[in-house]
Amino acid sequence: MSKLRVGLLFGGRSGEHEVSIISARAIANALSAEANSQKYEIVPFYIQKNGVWQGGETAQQVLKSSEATENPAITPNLWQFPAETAEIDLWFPILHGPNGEDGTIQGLLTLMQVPFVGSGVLGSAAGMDKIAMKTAFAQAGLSQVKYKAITRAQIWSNPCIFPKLCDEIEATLGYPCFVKPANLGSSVGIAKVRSRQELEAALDNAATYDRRIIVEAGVVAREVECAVLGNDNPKASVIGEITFDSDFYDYETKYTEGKADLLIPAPLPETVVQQIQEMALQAFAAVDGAGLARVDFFYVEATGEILINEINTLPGFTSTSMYPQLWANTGISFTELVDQLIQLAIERHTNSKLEDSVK
Ligand SMILES: Nc1ncnc2c1ncn2[C@@H]1O[C@H](COP(=O)(O)OP(=O)(O)OP(=O)(O)O)[C@@H](O)[C@H]1O
Ligand SMILES: C[C@@H](N)C(=O)O
Ligand SMILES: [Mg+2]
Ligand SMILES: [Mg+2]
Repeated sequence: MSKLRVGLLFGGRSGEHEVSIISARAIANALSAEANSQKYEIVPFYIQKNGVWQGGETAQQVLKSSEATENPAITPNLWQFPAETAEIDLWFPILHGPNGEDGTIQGLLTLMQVPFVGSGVLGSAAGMDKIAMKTAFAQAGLSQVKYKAITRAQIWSNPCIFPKLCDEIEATLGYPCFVKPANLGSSVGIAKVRSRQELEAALDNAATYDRRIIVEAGVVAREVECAVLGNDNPKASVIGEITFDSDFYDYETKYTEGKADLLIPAPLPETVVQQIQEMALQAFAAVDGAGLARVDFFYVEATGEILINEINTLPGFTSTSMYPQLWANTGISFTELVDQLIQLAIERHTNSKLEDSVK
């Protein structure tokens, strides 16, 4: 039986470029495990920070070495796909953040008519943009913190409205609040602010990352996460909790071994576990997720409130990331998990062909 050629897409034009490389290495290892290596051949594609795709030896090297090597910039009009892209049977995009987790790559792969792992255009776009995702969550009746959506133009283009905007944030959300680029992950560009001066600086900084910015009321709560796996009948994993000493779960805390502890399963009453699992599945459906997602929550123990924070449609697969560990603790090993993700991609693609033929 010939092996399925799996195009592993990683790197990407995103502030989460380095995280993607580490996630891709873990996926490549799982695909190389004995049970999978009989079925799948890995064909890596590294997307440089400037957006240029590299296949062949360069991609292999980035995947193997600990350094992300940048080839010299190629002028956009000379930009082309490596020839091996034409021979891919199935794509495994393990790209985090904009230009990878947000529906852009998913649109390209949909047009190529080749199956791919994860959500489609809508699920990826709605799951990436924190403003769009919160609108979908509200519509689904999921509780969340108070927030305000802002555009870069409100911060940069009109100095007269900026003080009023800050007044409004102070009056409606108060301090501490969290300023975030709407389309990013791994806490890149996020600031916890406690004063007017910090608020102004954080808004200015977030606007360097994204046109769309969100400010959220800060909540004091336990942080818990749930993994989702499946297409139209997805299942939810056990719940994991993250504890740390830092001010919040920032980039350094997330990716430095020993800075955060992951408690799996989280020590929670069974009723709370069930509510979180139910909410995770509702969130997945609300954005039209497919394949996989990790849903992040705040649990306010004193009141019993469960607030949804966000969904990640291409969650991290690094050694400190929750998604694979949640499934391992639910009974699905990493090796099995990547196999199931590929099978789900094939199932979704087959169903979409069915829809095309009905039309
Ligand atoms: N409203 C809030 N109240 C309290 N803490 C918050 C709030 N929003 C974010 N945080 C803190 O910031 C962290 C990162 O927030 P969030 O999950 O929204 O960012 P992200 O960049 O999408 O992260 P990732 O995709 O890596 O999970 C949270 O895990 C939490 O520690
Ligand atoms: C990769 C990072 N955005 C995560 O959610 O794990
Ligand atoms: Mg996120
Ligand atoms: Mg998060």
